[in-house]
Amino acid sequence: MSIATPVIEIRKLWTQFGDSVIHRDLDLSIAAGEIVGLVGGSGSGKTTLVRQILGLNRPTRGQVLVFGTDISSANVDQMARLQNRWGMLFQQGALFSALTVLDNVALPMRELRALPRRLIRDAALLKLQMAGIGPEHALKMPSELSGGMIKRVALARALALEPELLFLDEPTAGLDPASSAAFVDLIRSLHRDLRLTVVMITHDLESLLALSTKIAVLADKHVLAYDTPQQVMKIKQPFIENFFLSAHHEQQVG
Ligand SMILES: Nc1ncnc2c1ncn2[C@@H]1O[C@H](COP(=O)(O)OP(=O)(O)OP(=O)(O)O)[C@@H](O)[C@H]1O
Repeated sequence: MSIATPVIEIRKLWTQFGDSVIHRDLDLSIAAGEIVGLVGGSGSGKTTLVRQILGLNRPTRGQVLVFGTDISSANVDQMARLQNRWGMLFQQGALFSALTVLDNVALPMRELRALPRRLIRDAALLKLQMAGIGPEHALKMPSELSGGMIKRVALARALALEPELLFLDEPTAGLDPASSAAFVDLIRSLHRDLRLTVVMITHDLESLLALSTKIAVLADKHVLAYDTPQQVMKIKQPFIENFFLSAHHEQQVG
């Protein structure tokens, strides 16, 4: 893979469920190091698109390449290698309730069966530390944690295999403003330190503007705009104007 190869490249993608077309001729090319905010109305196909990038859903037509590998024709080995190169933070945190914090983070490493137990434990503690969770919480159960802490543990788990690509689904949903701001800071510093490429679905304007290097707007069944937040905010289109209304307002007021 050359330096110029996009981390994610989507070409002429179509998605159809029964008679309803969700994506039509959708193109998107994401370069290494970007933090891409994926926005669009409810039902515009953001989650479906991310699932297709992860190989969990198959598009009706078109191509999805991740690190230069075509997802739809990848064999089991290629898919396993790709899965080790990306991490996913699901909206609900999705921790295993019967496992401790430490075991939740250690699980992806144990599944690889390549590392000794002790090393896995130390590595999991390190990931937790990176996500702002001290060792005093390692043996707690998920039910003992606050919403913000669950997100951090889930993030530590997403980082367990040292991914180059991180997917975040509504990372700040359900967090109070202070926890949300702290989580945004955490993502920003991890992005800087680990040189991650990040794809984030979000409805939260504040974290979108604070984090995104590029915004991809999903509307009219395709990526209507893919540009810096400053450029996207200038576009005259009903969804975009409505979405950024409060940001424009704040700019005028402030
Ligand atoms: N497996 C499926 N079978 C049939 N329809 C589906 C399936 N998955 C998604 N859809 C439909 O496709 C459309 C896009 O759904 P998707 O969840 O990707 O949208 P979204 O942009 O993530 O929405 P939201 O912001 O509300 O989460 C919706 O109308 C949904 O009902």
